[in-house]
Amino acid sequence: MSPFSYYNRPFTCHSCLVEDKAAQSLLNKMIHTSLVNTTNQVEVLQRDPKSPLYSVKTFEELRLKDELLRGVYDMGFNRPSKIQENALPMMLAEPPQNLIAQSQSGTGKTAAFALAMLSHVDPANKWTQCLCIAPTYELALQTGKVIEQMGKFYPEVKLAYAIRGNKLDRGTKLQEQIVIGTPGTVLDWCSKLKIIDPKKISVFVLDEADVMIATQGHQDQSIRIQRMLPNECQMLLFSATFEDSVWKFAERVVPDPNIIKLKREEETLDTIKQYYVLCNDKDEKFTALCNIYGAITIAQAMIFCHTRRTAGWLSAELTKEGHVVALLSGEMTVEQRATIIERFREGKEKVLVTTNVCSRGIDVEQVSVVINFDLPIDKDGNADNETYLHRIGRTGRFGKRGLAVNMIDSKHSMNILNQIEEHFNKKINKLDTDDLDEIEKISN
Ligand SMILES: Nc1ncnc2c1ncn2[C@@H]1O[C@H](COP(=O)(O)OP(=O)(O)OP(=O)(O)O)[C@@H](O)[C@H]1O
Repeated sequence: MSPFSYYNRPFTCHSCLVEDKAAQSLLNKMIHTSLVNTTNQVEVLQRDPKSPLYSVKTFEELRLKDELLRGVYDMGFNRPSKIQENALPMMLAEPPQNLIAQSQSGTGKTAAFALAMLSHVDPANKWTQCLCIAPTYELALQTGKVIEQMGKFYPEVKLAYAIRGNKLDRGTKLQEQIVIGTPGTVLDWCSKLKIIDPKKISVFVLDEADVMIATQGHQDQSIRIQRMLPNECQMLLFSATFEDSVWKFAERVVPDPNIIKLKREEETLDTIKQYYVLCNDKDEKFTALCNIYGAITIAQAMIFCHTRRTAGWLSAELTKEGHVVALLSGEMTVEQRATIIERFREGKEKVLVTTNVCSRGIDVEQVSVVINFDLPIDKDGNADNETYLHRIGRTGRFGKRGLAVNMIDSKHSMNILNQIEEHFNKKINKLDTDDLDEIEKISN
């Protein structure tokens, strides 16, 4: 069965997509084939503020087993990521310490806890010692792959997947030292089926806590699993975001935690030149777009439309004009979307046409030109300022130059533009796209 079978279901409903945090998370995992660097500092809160704070700059300092160090280097890791610098010494400390860690997707959390679990295992003991739970079947498989890859030179350590479809008889004694799975199946294996003895678990990892709590029932199941574990078991919890609800949940699962947070960099509009173009309808918007393309050299652009239909129409029109266009569309599977984003990031396509729903949560930071073919609006039809900022804003690191062009085709969209100007207290200038000289100027 394809590991992505669940997500091979086409997305048909708008709100399902918006809600589907797990899909977004999986998409991010598939896209992040290398570390996401952040310049923000890590914030560390120690349970015992008097104990020295260790951080490492090399993997050697961690005194890992040779088999694991080889695994780490074989994955192409030269040095610990920002979050790993602090999290790894804490996770590998003796006596074990509990940890709650939050940082955005792609910063090295999975690799960190995979290494911690592999380090703690005693391969001579043929029973489950480390337990990791993830919100979905696909996310569990994805994390399992990292553990397998990192443990490549340590074949004595075995991994089992506690996921639907993996049926074991009641009373079977599992010999695999590491188990990764979804809360329901893990709970069954620990309690009803007695396949795992929870009292023998020494490391418990709860991954993607923010996604976990979005799923009905997972919160209770996770807590029930945690209650079965011995007090001295090391508890580790990871999350990409940290709303109040995640925090409350984390505190219930991880007693006496150390806390590591890596803030996401704030986006700003400071280095972006913003313009608007007045049009009568979507055909005129298309002409304006072509005029812009005719006048300035655009390395890569992202174009946002309100509906899937407009996005489809626009990408077809642009293709007719000879542009190499990628379309990110709502009916695509997560796998297809990841492939398209990956190709665009590699520069294989120069224009990406998308709806907001499709591209939510995805950063394609190298894009210097953003066209709002339709302005972002919320469900009540008001300006969606947050989405506007996310589409065109830049973090400090990518703060070079940016250009954003907003297409206005009605009183309503002019109104939205005014709301955006007011919200950010930034004037958006009018651009006459019939005047080639004027367009050329904006690219200087
Ligand atoms: N120390 C490192 N050096 C180089 N690459 C790394 C390092 N740690 C992790 N990576 C790579 O960076 C990418 C992101 O890492 P990882 O999946 O661990 O991040 P994450 O924070 O768990 O993100 P997500 O929540 O999306 O899974 C992966 O491709 C991983 O192989």
